[in-house]
Amino acid sequence: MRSPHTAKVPNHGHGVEFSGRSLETVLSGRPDHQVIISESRELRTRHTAASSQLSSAIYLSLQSPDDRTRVVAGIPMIPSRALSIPWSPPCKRSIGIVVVVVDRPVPSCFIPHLFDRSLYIHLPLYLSLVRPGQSLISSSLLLRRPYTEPSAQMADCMQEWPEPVVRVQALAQSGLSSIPRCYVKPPSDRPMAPPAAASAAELVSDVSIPVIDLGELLAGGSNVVAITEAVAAACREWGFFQVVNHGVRPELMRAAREAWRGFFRRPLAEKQRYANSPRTYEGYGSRLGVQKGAVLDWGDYFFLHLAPEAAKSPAKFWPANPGDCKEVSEEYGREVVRLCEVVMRVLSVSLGLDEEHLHRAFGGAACGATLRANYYPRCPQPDLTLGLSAHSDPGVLTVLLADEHVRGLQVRRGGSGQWVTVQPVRDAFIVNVGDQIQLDSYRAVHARALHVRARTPAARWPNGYCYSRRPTPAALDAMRTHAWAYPKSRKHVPAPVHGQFIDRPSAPILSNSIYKSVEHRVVVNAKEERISLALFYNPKGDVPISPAPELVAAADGPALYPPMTFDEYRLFVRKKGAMGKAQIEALKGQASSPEN
Ligand SMILES: O=C(O)CCC(=O)C(=O)O
Ligand SMILES: [Fe+2]
Repeated sequence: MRSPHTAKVPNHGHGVEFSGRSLETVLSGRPDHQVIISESRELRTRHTAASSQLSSAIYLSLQSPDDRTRVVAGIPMIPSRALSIPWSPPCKRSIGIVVVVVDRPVPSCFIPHLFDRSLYIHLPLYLSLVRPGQSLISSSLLLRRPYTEPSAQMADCMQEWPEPVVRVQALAQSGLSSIPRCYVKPPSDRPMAPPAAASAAELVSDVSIPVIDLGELLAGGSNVVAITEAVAAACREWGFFQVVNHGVRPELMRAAREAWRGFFRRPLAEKQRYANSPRTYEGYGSRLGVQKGAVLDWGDYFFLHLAPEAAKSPAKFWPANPGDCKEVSEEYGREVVRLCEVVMRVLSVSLGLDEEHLHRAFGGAACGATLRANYYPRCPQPDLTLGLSAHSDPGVLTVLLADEHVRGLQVRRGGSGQWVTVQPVRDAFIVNVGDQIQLDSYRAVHARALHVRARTPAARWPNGYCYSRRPTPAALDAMRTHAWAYPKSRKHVPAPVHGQFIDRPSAPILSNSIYKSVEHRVVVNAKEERISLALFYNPKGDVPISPAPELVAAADGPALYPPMTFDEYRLFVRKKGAMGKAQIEALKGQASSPEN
């Protein structure tokens, strides 16, 4: 064992110098610890092998003289994604110094998302952002304050909108004949044919998402297998479907829609009382994402947390007018959540799992639900903008109550990239699969792949995983996504956590190619305003969702998949705003790396 105060600090290969003197400065408050910063072979290999989207990473270990409080962290940096660092339990009693080497600027507000929340609780964590070529300590880049307050860190950059908020409704009502530049989409993102221009004939001939009658399923009829297969097929082929006879009373649906229509008809000054901030998004909003200079959408919204009880938006966020808005929305929320649970059961069964499997995996009774009432005013130039840019929904499922008169939702159809306008059926809900289903299926399927492949003696791939000599493209994606520098020893495989997606290695698993969240967007029109209510059914916010430890252990290698909580993912999405499927793609290590 090395003596305290010494540090073995090789140049890590990207031009970053760590001088021994500087490290002693770092350690001056902790003479009983030593820092070893070393380049990991795996990371270097990975850096070479993977795409240029991966930036630098560093391996850091911190040891106490008795060798008991050893911390090892490898940090692959992809600035555009939220990461959790696998952190072995003993570190919770030790000091942490984490060095993040980046080769592009990363806003400091991003840093909290890099780390497992437990770090803030247990560690006085010091961070440094270093660009290649810069010296670590002498340039005083080390942040000397402990990172103990992630929420405050977050608040720094999520406190206010980056530009003064303009209500789209107010703009529309001002009678302008052309839309301000900040709403004009680049040509590639514009709707080709605004729905206002579409003739009735075109509407009828639209290919449409499947419509599924849940009546018999809810009544326990004999047609359950066929209904289950219809839902599964719709999820496979479209990621979207409509449901009728879904068990939610049509009167309640109409009351909820009218309550929110009523809210948006209130005077602007009254609505402004509920103006939201990017911190929680609760309240009256007019943009998604905090990117300064972003092209905005032609729509306003009202966002609320409905469930679980503990996360419910406090009374101050609820509109006082219309007087029944809160009561109706709450009842509506409860009913739609029940419907989500039914769909989850159907999806579980369609995968050969026990019917409560998905519900349990996403947090059971503690699953979350949020409501966004979307309001799209009339638009003088609907061909230049969108009511809601292309995006996929971050949660598990979305249940949308669309406007009964005005179309606007478009769904991206499979490989063709064609946008298909949804024709809402009366009293139906539009249901779509969210990113969590895709993410979990993604992790699950690759855990399975690992399980199988680990038995093949093979080339060593970054992080020490054994794959067959030619990893499949999907396996490569998985490695880029989840190539965590877990310590190699089994004992560092994270402890089991509640909410595992797969509960046994032999369980049938979701497949990446089966259920995918699908991109959708909203087009606006010159003649009519449009309203929709989107209920997002989400996993419990803090449950790390990852494959079962048994599965990882069975692979005879280190854990491949870091847990990521929904809260972490959602924050990431909230900061970016709608950006097609780039968020989820970023998690696969495939996207370009925009600021988070
Ligand atoms: O308004 C719509 O039709 C779709 C809304 C939507 O996609 C959303 O709120 O995420
Ligand atoms: Fe959506």
